[in-house]
This record gives sequence, structure tokens and C-alpha cells, in this order.
Amino acid sequence: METRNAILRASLHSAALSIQIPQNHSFSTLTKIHSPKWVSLNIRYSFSSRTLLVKSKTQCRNSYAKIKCKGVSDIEEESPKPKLRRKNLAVFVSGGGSNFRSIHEATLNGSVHGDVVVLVTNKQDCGGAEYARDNRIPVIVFPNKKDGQEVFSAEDLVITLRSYKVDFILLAGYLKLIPVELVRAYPKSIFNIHPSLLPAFGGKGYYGMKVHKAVIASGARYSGPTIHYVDEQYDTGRILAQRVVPVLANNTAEELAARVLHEEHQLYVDVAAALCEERITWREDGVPLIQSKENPNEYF
Ligand SMILES: Nc1nc2c(c(=O)[nH]1)N[C@@H](CN(C=O)c1ccc(C(=O)N[C@@H](CCC(=O)O)C(=O)O)cc1)CN2
Ligand SMILES: NCC(=O)N[C@@H]1O[C@H](COP(=O)([O-])[O-])[C@@H](O)[C@H]1O
Repeated sequence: METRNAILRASLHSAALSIQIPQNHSFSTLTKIHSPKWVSLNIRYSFSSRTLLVKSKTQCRNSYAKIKCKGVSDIEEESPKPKLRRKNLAVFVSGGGSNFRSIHEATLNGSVHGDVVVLVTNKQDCGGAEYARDNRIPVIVFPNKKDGQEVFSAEDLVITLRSYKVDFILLAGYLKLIPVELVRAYPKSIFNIHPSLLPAFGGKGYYGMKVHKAVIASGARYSGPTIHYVDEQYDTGRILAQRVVPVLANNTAEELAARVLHEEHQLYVDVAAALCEERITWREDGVPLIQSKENPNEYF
């Protein structure tokens, strides 16, 4: 097939390649110049609905090289990847919302293939709620009581989140217990970030600076954020991701909090990206794993 022969003019200095391919077909190349004489070339050649991949490592004599495919085995057919639907995210906060802002910014810059469609908070004047209003993200107050009377129930919250077609719920500094109705309505779809290496320093009473003070007082040499699935109790859901932050001998709780928070921001964006790209898988023993984006054969 004529497509199997591509005459290449490799200008090894600028790594510019020109390829003579029949008209009305598209192609893309990936080149790697190993040395003045050797170049690797992957040609992705698409026509109609088929994509062919020609891989070759070729010795270039002077500045021309003729790539010949030895047979069909040189050509792999790439089935077109189904275009992933953008996912809808609900974020829950109670405070400043720096994790929420990191996630929102990542949805805007393309790092996360999703959109924050609603913010939920128990404190309608907190920093996270203010940021949401400034960015035209709807804000829901939950729990919401007036004169001790519940005016917006857990069932109301489930119905409202369904109306926004929420795929994933991300807790980011939310300090209230998520009701069982919501946990059951969104199985394996609610996540929380906690500022210690769970299961250490977690559970009722462990939030905010209380966590970091307990870590410092314990003499622990390492801390760091944990992202876990949310179940019906505080901080007991399956661990999905962690980052390690050394605890320095002279660290105050505030200094440790700042370093852990910095790691949280990147970790939550990485996890949100994996969720929206459907790169979560479950090990046989029930441990959730994240598939590497760079190398799909690797999990962490
Ligand atoms: N069903 C769940 N709900 C929530 C979880 C969870 O894992 N399952 N995680 C928390 C977040 N969190 C730790 O990561 C956490 C938040 C708050 C508390 C706590 O002790 N809160 C106090 C009240 C604090 C306040 O109102 O200011 C309390 O319940 O007495 C512990 C852990 C979010 N929800
Ligand atoms: N147990 C829950 C808990 O302590 N969560 C912690 O609250 C902070 C919220 O900061 P943010 O509002 O700037 O994202 C974060 O450090 C988060 O890990």
C-alpha cells in the first residue's frame, strides 16, 4: 500500500520532518533523534475512521531516509479512543476554600476534564462561598436550619445534586458529617481530603489545626495529605491517594499546615483529573488504584 512507504526528508538539525502522504489524509509524527545517524519515527496516519501507527527506528544516511514497512506487522491499527464526557463536580467547603480554588482553576486550564457545577457549604459567608459567588458557581447551604428547624434536608440535597447531574462530590475542608442518605446516593463517588496520613490522626475531632498540632505533639517524622472515599463515618473510607511531607524537628503546627496544604492542592487536582478521565480501578482485595496517565501500565 503506498501509505506504507513514506519518503522522509529528516533535517536532523531542526528535527523538522516532511512526509509525502497521499492527499486528503491526515497524519501526525512523533520523532526522537537518538544521534546524528539514528531517528525514531512513529507516524500516526488517519483516514476515514481508521488510524494506523507506523513505528520505525531508522538510520539516516546524510539527511534523507526512506522508511519502508517490512510488512503488516509494522502497522498497528489504533482504535479511536471514545471521547470522554466532561464530568460534573460538586465541591463541599466550610472555610477558605484553597483546595476548591485549585480544583476550579484546574477545570478552567484544562488539567481537569470537568466542571465545578455547584458549591455546598455549611457557612454561607466563608471564603469558599465568596469565591464561588464571584465565579458564578451556585452555592447551596447545607445543613440549613432556621430557628432550629431544618429547612433543607439531606433528601433535598440529593435531589438538588441530581438536578445538577453531579458525577463526583469532593469534600475540601467541609467540617460536617455527610449524611448516610448522600453517601448511599453517590456510592464510590464522594471523596475527602484530610491533612494527615490516615488512618493516623483522623476521625471525630481531627480537623484543621487540631490535626497538625496532634502530629507535632506525637513526634511523628512524616505527615501529608490523604484523599479517601467517604463512607458513613469520619475518615474511615478506602484510601485513594497520599503524599508524604517530612515533619521538621523545629516545625510549628502552622508551618507544617502550610507545607501539607501546598501538597494537598496538587494532589487533589491529580485525583480529580484521574476521576474525570476514568482512570480509577479496583484491586482484587478492594484497594482503589489510580492508572498513570503517562504510562497506562502503571498504577499508584
Ligand atoms: N460521612 C462522612 N462525612 C465527612 C467525612 C467522612 O469521612 N465521612 N470527612 C469529613 C472531613 N473531616 C476530615 O477529613 C472531618 C471533619 C470534621 C470533623 C469533626 O470532628 N467535626 C466536628 C464539628 C466541627 C464543626 O462543626 O466546626 C464534629 O463532628 O464534632 C472530623 C473530621 C467531612 N465529613
Ligand atoms: N478533617 C478535615 C480537614 O481538616 N480538612 C482540611 O481543611 C483544610 C481546608 O483548607 P481549604 O479550605 O483552604 O481547602 C485542608 O487542609 C483540609 O485538608
